[in-house]
Amino acid sequence: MNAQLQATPDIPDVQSLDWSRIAEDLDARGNAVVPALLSAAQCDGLADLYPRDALFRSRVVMGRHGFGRGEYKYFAYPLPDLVAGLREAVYPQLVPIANRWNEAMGIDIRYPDRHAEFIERCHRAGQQRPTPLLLQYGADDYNCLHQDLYGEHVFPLQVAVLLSQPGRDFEGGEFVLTEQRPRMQSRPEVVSLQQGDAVVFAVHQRPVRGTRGSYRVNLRHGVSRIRRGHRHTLGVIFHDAA
Ligand SMILES: O=C(O)CCC(=O)C(=O)O
Ligand SMILES: [Fe+2]
Repeated sequence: MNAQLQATPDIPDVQSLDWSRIAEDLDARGNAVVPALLSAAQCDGLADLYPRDALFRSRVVMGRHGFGRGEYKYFAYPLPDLVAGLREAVYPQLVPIANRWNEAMGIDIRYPDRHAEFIERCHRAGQQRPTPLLLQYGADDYNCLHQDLYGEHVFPLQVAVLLSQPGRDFEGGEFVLTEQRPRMQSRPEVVSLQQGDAVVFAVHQRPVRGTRGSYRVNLRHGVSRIRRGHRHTLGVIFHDAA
């Protein structure tokens, strides 16, 4: 069987998720958990793709770049069906939130309804390399706080799916977000995930309503040290890379 088939390509019923609750959580905290977006079989199928180099355009060893410890690989086009399907199905649900956030932040960029149209915009600007990725961590690995910005065009929300089961496959390795508020200390948040859960979060900035209109907070995400075992993640970023 080829690798794509093994990744159980049935796309989850993304439209029937509770998008108003997700939007509320994103507005309140800059992140929202989507429980059980993928099945255990889908998670295992995706994690099993990691050694198949033909599916990827590049491999990054985080320690070589000061990004942390562990490694990740960016998928090549064409993406595996499940990854492509998730990217296309989730994007239109996030567009109204992204457009509303930009309006609140005084940014005049608006996003088209279909992901293919946004990708054309990226590609015309020279951002042509796919950004969905698989990450792989072992004991003592971690991912430094960062922002996945790859050029001028940025879709302001992204998704990560935990492919491993905490407690069974690994310990530690928590998904961490920080929010840097203007002239204030940063606010940390640990997002608790089970295998198959997704977290939707702000790539770079989000609006927070204050007494005199909205202000911008700057977000970063990362992963705390894996204490034991192995942890895999699927990252879905909606803009392509230069
Ligand atoms: O492994 C993780 O949970 C973090 C993944 C990540 O940095 C990303 O998807 O952009
Ligand atoms: Fe990231």
